[in-house]
Amino acid sequence: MPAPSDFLQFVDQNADAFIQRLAEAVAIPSISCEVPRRPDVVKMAHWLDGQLKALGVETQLRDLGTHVMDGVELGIPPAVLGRIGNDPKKKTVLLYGHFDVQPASKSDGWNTDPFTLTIHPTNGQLIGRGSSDDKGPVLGWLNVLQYHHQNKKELPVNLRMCFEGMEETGSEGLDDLVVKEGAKGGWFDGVDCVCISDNYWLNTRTPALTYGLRGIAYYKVNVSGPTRDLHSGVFGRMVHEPMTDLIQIMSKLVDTTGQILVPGVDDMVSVASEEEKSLYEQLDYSIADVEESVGAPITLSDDKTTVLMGRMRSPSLSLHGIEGAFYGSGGKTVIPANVTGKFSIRLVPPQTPENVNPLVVSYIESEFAKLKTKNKLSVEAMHGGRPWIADHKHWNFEAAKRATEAVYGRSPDLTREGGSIPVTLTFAETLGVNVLLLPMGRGDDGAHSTNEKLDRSNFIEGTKLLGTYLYELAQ
Ligand SMILES: C[C@H](N)C(=O)N[C@@H](Cc1c[nH]cn1)C(=O)O
Ligand SMILES: [Zn+2]
Ligand SMILES: [Zn+2]
Repeated sequence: MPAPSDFLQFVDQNADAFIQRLAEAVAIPSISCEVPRRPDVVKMAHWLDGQLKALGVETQLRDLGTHVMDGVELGIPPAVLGRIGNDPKKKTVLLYGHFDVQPASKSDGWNTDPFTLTIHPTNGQLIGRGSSDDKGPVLGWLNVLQYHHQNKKELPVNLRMCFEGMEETGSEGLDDLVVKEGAKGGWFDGVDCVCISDNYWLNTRTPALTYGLRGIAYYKVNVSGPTRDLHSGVFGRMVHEPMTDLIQIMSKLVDTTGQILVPGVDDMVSVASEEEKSLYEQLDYSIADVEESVGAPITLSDDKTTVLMGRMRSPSLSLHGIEGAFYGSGGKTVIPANVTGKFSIRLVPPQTPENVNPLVVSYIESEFAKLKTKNKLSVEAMHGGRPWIADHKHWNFEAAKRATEAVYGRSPDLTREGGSIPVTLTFAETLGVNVLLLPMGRGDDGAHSTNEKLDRSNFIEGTKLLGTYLYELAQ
């Protein structure tokens, strides 16, 4: 069923108001991985709940208990559940998104305040933390709801919603909620398919449907020795230095070609067949696209297929940072007493945090033993999530393909995403239904990076795409 033409007009006519609502959402710094920002994530849950209620959605805030972060016990922000429509003749679609964001501060290199949505004066880009990941897409659904509510139009499908505030910090507590609400009589009982808009096109021009995600296993490696920081002139070459030991360990995790050095991790993954390789060859992507997104000619290979396979079907290990290390300007001559290295591995089938964690922990312990240092080591597996792959020939994907052709006038790329959305596999397995990822933003949006943006056209045409997809599902 095509979307009503006045829906498309409504979206164009209300574009400025939609952007204003996005500015309100971006202004709440709902950073889930920073202890002092936790009240803002809760504030964001209430803001979203209020918006949904005002658009005629029945909602509930669900308590997800507590967890420990940085040694502090914190309340997990409530999940926002929504429900509208209960017509047995219609399909029931579950929408998922997240209202928490990654950290951001002007000092990281942002050109503007990350929590003030700034409209670029020439290209109209909507710049702000969460504009693309994932407040823009979540608000895309609100825009669709607003058309139906304001014009007293019935939705073409029944909707169930699940919005969380912990996606960027391992989706704590959400799996249990999905299992509980997926049972008979629960909030998600009767769901026919799931749609998640929380990733990005491959490039800056071709819309995409995504049928795979990498999983993640996140680690902390702590090395400690002296009881306090030391003067390097007084103690240098007298004691084992924790930072020296940690750097040795971190340098043995991955090489400069991207190969993971933890024995057994890369070997778990099968070699791609020629048929599979041809899927990547066909995608509208080039080395120039990567260079444009990252702003430098630094790809690991000059071959497009190799680079794409690195992101879509291979595991990767990235070093993220060292807590406790001196990082300020100037030349402080300190020997840090206690340092914690952080890294993560993106996982692909058949890897899971459960089968990779023991390999990582025992390798680090054995490499540390070889250093013959008197410092102390501890390795901690933090949050994790399993990889996911869906059937992209399913009617859910077919509906999204038709919607993309209707809105963008072209067929979408079929992609696997290199990032992770831990709850995706839980939805697929617990509810036993197909899950579709329908991205709104572009490959150069800078999610998790400085100057994150969402192009105005992606927000507006993306809203049309989400609405049109619901009508195509009703066919
Ligand atoms: C793809 C999604 N928008 C996303 O950014 N997911 C995060 C999830 C995560 C895991 N640990 C911290 N955040 C990601 O892939 O990094
Ligand atoms: Zn993210
Ligand atoms: Zn996201």
